[in-house]
Amino acid sequence: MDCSKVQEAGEYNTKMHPMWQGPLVVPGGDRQSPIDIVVRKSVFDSELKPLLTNYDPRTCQQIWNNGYSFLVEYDDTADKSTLEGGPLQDKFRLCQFHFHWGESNAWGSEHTLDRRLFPAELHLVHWNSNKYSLFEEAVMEENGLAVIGVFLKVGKRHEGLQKLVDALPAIRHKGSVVEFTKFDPACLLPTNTDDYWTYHGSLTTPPLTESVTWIVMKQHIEVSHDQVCEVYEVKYFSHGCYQGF
Ligand SMILES: NS(=O)(=O)/N=C1/NCCS1
Ligand SMILES: [Zn+2]
Repeated sequence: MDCSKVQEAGEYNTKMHPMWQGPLVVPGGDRQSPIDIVVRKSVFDSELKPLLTNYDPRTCQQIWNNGYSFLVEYDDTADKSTLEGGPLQDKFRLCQFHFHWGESNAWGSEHTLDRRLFPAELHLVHWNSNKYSLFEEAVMEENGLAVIGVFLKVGKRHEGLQKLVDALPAIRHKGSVVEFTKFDPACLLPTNTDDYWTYHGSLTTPPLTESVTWIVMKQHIEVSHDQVCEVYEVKYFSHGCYQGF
């Protein structure tokens, strides 16, 4: 098991994100994400434990397009789909997962690995249910959230992902939502979840709060070119209007 702590995020980052039309400097942020994970600077920490995920597919509720990405939401009114272990002292409840991707396979991930971009990145978002009662409360606290990041590469077809890919045409435009049930997000984790990098950072999209313990998997998952193309068809704008450049 190779669990490494990475260097703390820089003093502050500028965020160039097409959705926000230009740089967004978060003043005073001393743990802004995403970061470039400099592998040679990561430090092995024998105190880190294996991750323990316990996801119940029956808590899966819906999939929708929020204009930044598409996300799959889970019933987080009880400790039914949880994450603990790893760098975490508490139990964290899964509330949603989503992806970040680009317009080509050349880029898309938020974190980079020695400056290397991946075509896409999966984020599984959890909140600290030992300390807080709601996501909205936890999101404001420095130990409130835990997000698992998984890099995606284009290669062989991901059988588990196909159920989600098949649902995408129904949420192609911003604001669309459909029922989506019985999906076990554990199928999106790499086979080896013992090797990861972890650091204290922030959300990479609003509210950008510095409340996240990041757990970035060393092992990526593979999805097929056809599956990625279906993701590229998901649009950031509402039906009928196009924000051309
Ligand atoms: N991409 S991210 O997971 O760091 N950002 C989020 N913003 C609101 C819920 S998750
Ligand atoms: Zn994200």
